[in-house]
Amino acid sequence: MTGNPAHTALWPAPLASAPVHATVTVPGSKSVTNRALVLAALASEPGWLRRPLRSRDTVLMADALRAMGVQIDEVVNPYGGEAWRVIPAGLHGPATVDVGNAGTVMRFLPPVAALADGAVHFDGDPRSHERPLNGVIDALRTLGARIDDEGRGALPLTVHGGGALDGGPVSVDASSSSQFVSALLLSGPRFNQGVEVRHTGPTLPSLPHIKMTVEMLRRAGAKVDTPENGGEPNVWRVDAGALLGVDLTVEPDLSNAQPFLAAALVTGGRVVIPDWPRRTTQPGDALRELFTRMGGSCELTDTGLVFTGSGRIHGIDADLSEVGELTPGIAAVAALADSESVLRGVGHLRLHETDRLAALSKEINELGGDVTETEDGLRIRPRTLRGGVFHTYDDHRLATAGAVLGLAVDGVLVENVATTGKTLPDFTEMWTAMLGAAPAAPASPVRA
Ligand SMILES: O=C(O)C1=C[C@@H](OP(=O)(O)O)[C@@H](O)[C@H](O)C1
Ligand SMILES: C=C(OP(=O)(O)O)C(=O)O
Repeated sequence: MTGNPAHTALWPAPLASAPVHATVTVPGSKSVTNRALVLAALASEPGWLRRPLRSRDTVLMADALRAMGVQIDEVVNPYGGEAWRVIPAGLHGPATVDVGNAGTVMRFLPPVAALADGAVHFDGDPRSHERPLNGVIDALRTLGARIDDEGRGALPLTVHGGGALDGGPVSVDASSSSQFVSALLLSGPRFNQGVEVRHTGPTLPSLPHIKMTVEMLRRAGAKVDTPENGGEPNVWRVDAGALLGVDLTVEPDLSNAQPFLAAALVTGGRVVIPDWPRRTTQPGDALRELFTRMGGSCELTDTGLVFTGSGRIHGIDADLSEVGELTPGIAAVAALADSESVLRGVGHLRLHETDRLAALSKEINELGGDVTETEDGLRIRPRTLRGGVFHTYDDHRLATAGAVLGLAVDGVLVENVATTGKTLPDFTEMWTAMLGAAPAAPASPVRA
C-alpha cells in the first residue's frame, strides 16, 4: 500500500433502500479501445475510434503510441460524443512507455516497439513487474527482436527496435494470459513474414478475447487463419500485409456493465443497458446467461439489454475460464445468494491486477463470509454479512465488487474506490445516479 491518501480513502458504499430501476449508459470497451488504437497505429492510413473508452488503461495506451510517433487527436462532437483520429507515422524510439497496470499495454506494445526504429523502454506500477510477460518476450526474441530485460522475463525492459521484424512461426505457452497470443497477432501483419502463433500450454484462458483480436484484425483487412476456420487447434496465422484505417464505433464495455446488472439482481430491480450489441466477442455478453442462472431474467430489445432481478439470488457452479474478468462481480453476487457457488477455471486470476482469488476470499471473509480458494477458483458459501472495510488492492474489479456487496450489507467501506479509474473513471457518479441518490459531497473522506 502506498502513502497516497487516495489509496486509503474509504467510500461508504450506498445501501439500496429499494429495488433499483435505472437505465445506465456504460462507456466503451477497454479491450476494444486498446486493440483499435494498436491496429490504427499500425495501419497505412488514418482511422477513427468513435465513443472510445477514456480511462487510465486507454490513456496509457494512447500516450505510449504517441511517444512512438503516432498522432492521436481527440475530437469532441457535441452531437456524436467523443472521437479519436489516429494518424499513423513511422514508429520510432527513443521512447518511454508507462504501462501502469494495464495488461493490454504491457503485452500489446512490445511487439509494436520491435517495429519501431530505436529503443523503447517499458515500465509501470509495481504490480506490472509481477504480471507474466515472459511469453511475449521469448516469442519476440524468437521472431528476431532484441530485448533487454536483464534476465527478468518481466518488466521493466527495453525493446531495441530495428524498424522491422522477421516474424514467422513461434510457440508460446499462453496459459497465464491470452494476451500473449493477442499481442503477437495484433502486430503480425506488419512482420516481414507475418506470424504463426502456436499455443503449447495446458489451458488457454479468455478465448473470446482472442476471437476479438481476430475479428478486429480481419476488419482492418488482415488475413487470419484460426482453429475455427479449418486450421490446427491452438494455432493462429496472420499474413503479412498492410492494415486499413478503420472507422470504428466502440461497443459499451459489457464487463463494466456487470456491477449495474448485479444491482438489479441483488435488489430485485430492473436495469437497462443501452446499445448492448446483438453480436459481440466481448466476454461480458456471457452475463446474460450467468446472471439468468443466478436468478434474473433478461431481454435484448431495441433499447438495449433489459435485465430484471427476481428478488432471489441463486448460487452457481460455473467454469469461468473464458470470462475470467467477470469473476469478482460474480463472487460478490454469489456471497449474497441462497446456495453455495463454485467458480472454476480461473487459477490465472492470481496473476491479474492483484491475486484476485486471495483478495476476494480475504475481503468477503472479513465481512463474515465463507469463501475458500480452490486450486483453480473459489468456493463461496453464503453467510450473513456485516459491514467493514473492503480492501481493493489497486484492482478496479475488487472495488466494483465491494460496491455490489454494499447494496445489501450496511456499512461496507470500499477502500480506494478511485482505482475504478483503470477502466471506469465515473463509477461512483454512475452508481449514485443509478440509486437515484444525489452524489455524495467529496469533502472529508473517511480514512483507513
Ligand atoms: O485481451 C484483453 O483485452 C483481455 C484479456 C483477458 O486477459 P487474460 O487472458 O490475461 O485473463 C482479460 O482478463 C483482460 O481483462 C482483457
Ligand atoms: C484483467 C484485467 O485487466 P488487464 O487488461 O490489465 O489484464 C481486467 O480488466 O479485469
